[in-house]
Amino acid sequence: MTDLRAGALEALAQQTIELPSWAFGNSGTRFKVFGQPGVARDPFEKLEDAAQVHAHTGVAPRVSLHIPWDRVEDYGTLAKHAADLGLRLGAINSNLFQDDDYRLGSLTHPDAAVRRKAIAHHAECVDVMRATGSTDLKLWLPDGTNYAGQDDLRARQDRLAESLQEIYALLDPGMRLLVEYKFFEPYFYATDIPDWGTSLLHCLALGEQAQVVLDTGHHAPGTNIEFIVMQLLRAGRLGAFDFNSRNYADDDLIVGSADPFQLFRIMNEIVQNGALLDAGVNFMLDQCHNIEPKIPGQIRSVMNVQEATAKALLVDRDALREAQTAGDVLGANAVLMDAYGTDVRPLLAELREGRGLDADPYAAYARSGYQERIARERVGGRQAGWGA
Ligand SMILES: O=C[C@H](O)[C@H](O)[C@H](O)[C@H](O)CO
Ligand SMILES: [Zn+2]
Ligand SMILES: [Zn+2]
Repeated sequence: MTDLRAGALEALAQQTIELPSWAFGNSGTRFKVFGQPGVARDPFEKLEDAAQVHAHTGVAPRVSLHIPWDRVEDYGTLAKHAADLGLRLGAINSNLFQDDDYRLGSLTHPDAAVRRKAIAHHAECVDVMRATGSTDLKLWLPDGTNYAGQDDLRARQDRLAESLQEIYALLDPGMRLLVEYKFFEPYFYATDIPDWGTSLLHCLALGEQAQVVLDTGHHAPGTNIEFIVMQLLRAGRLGAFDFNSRNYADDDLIVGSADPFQLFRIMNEIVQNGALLDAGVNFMLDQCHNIEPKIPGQIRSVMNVQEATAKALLVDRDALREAQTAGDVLGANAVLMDAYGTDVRPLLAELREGRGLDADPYAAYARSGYQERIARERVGGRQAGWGA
């Protein structure tokens, strides 16, 4: 156990989790987007809030941007602001889901002019990457249909493949195109990239710089997500996670809140396959804090990923392999459940104190007075949120 513990501390000290800029803006559902006091009003304030998460957890040094939600005059200035805050700008997310022209599709649209517009949006995103030093272009394709027969499913795939080729050609060496799948929403009959297989097929057709994004909220109920993690790692095409949790659909709740055991099983496959560090997997959050305060919500999320990772790192893999080889069904399961049942909070407290941080980032942030300060100071202007 001592070796596992030491090894876990070492790995946890190198783990990084990327925060989504949009988690610091207002969000909600089609029924209501709630405002909250002190919410960031622009990308600069979103970065200041993200810096609080990194200051208290020590493992969240990157922030993903979403274009146009985070569109600014000068991305160099924004990148400098991030650096001054001890952060780096991470993946650049395109947005194909808020434009009337994309009603019947964007990269799959029957009209070539509409496809060209959607491709041009990615050229803008690549320019942003050049200005921010980002290397990941993240594409979630919202395209789909609502009624059987509405469009030719195969023709849409062929148009998609062509459009993706044009976007792929925009990348500089060292850049990646991360292709995110989702089994439904905003369309409710067929989605053009509904599952990992479709995303993988397109990535394999594109080339080495194309990788799959696995959003933990994008699967049909009952899907064994850790199996998909293993298979994408086996194919060398797991580029990133969008971590969140859900009870029903794409709820974008705090990762690990709805199903902490699932998050553990996912991180167990990551550790088992040697993909936690330096394996090209970008561990990102993709969440919306509709009713809870945003910064504490992000801190709690980062802590949940750390806890699942710590438990996965404490799995006695020699004992596991031995039991698996011996066909000892319950013995093998028990090895995993022992790790899952381990209280890793003391280990994480040791990690944080060893880095000069408070043992409990959540409590430390609450004591910091930052939440009260931004509620007091950020008056006037328009709070950031979906669409701005
Ligand atoms: O469901 C949408 C996807 O998860 C995307 O990653 C999206 O860009 C993100 O959720 C922001 O809304
Ligand atoms: Zn996502
Ligand atoms: Zn989603």
